[in-house]
Amino acid sequence: MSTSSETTTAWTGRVVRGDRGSVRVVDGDGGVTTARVAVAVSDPLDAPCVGDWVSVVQTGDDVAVVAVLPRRTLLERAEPGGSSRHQPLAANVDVVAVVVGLDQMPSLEKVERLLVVAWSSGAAVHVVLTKADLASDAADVADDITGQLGAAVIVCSATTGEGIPEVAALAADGATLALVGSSGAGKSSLMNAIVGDEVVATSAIRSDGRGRHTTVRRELVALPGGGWIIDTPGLRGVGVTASDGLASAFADVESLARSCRFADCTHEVEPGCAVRAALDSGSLTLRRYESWRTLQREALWLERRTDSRLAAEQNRQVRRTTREQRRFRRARGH
Ligand SMILES: Nc1nc2c(ncn2[C@@H]2O[C@H](COP(=O)(O)OP(=O)(O)OP(=O)(O)O)[C@@H](O)[C@H]2O)c(=O)[nH]1
Ligand SMILES: [Zn+2]
Repeated sequence: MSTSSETTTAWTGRVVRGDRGSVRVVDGDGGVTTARVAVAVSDPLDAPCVGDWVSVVQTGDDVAVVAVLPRRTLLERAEPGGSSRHQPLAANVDVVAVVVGLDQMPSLEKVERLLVVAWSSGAAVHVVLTKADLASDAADVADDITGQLGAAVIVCSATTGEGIPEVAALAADGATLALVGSSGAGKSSLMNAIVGDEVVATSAIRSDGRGRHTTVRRELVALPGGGWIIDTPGLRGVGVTASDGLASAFADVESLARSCRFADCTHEVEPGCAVRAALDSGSLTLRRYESWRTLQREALWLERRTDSRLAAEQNRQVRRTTREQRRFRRARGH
């Protein structure tokens, strides 16, 4: 409790770590403080998350986040396990690096899926092919990704340092760079190589080649040059959350779909279907077409689940109100 002799100060800071009920906030001088969250949130997406700029009010020992400033971008994912809820991963990200390890042959479908998540955030997107020291065909894989998925690619290795300055440059001029990718892709190693310090623990690869799930806390790190970098948790089963990300990740197919003769073309049997025509001519690969359909179905399914969750919540609200109204009427003798 504050006493009248304590002064109250208000300042703006950035969340560098989020925990349940409290956050760590860095101020303009680089000092980091733990603050309790005093913002009423009805949607988990509105709770302060890593990368958020927040208003902090400090009275004596009590430090509280009282407001989350409007977000420019938000990197989010559908909660694992097929729920329709979305989880915020990082806010105000300028560039998302989709990190893919070259220790295994990358699956274009998995990269595509991560690209949709990345593009949905509203940030710029790059694919970063890391562990180049373990692959002899890095340039071919890079060409494939640029050619087939239309994404900008940087090839690098945390071990040899190749390409690290190019990745670090994504966080130049005060920009915030977020690393996303599956577990074991090499995100933490990349982050350590950029920061030049062991800031995050890396996970050893299991003998079956799959990443082990590490539980290190993910923090936003301020770089000496003014930029910021954050390593997000390894995304295992990433759900596709928004159709606008899909539109960016598949801009080529979506633009074809817009020139189909019928506006509601299902791209299956209709005459004048520009998508099928591109498939027939070979300018669109069957692999990319099928990947687009799969992710589209998934986004649609998640949207419907979200809608039914909202409908259920509204029903509960209505039931609660009628119950209260009945009680009110009873009390008044009606
Ligand atoms: N040879 C080589 N190995 C690397 C490189 N980068 C990472 N590794 C190894 O790959 C494994 C996984 O790397 P991490 O950096 O922990 O991967 P991560 O993406 O952070 O994984 P999660 O924390 O599970 O999300 C570790 O054994 C690293 O030593 C690289 O550039 N070259
Ligand atoms: Zn069509």
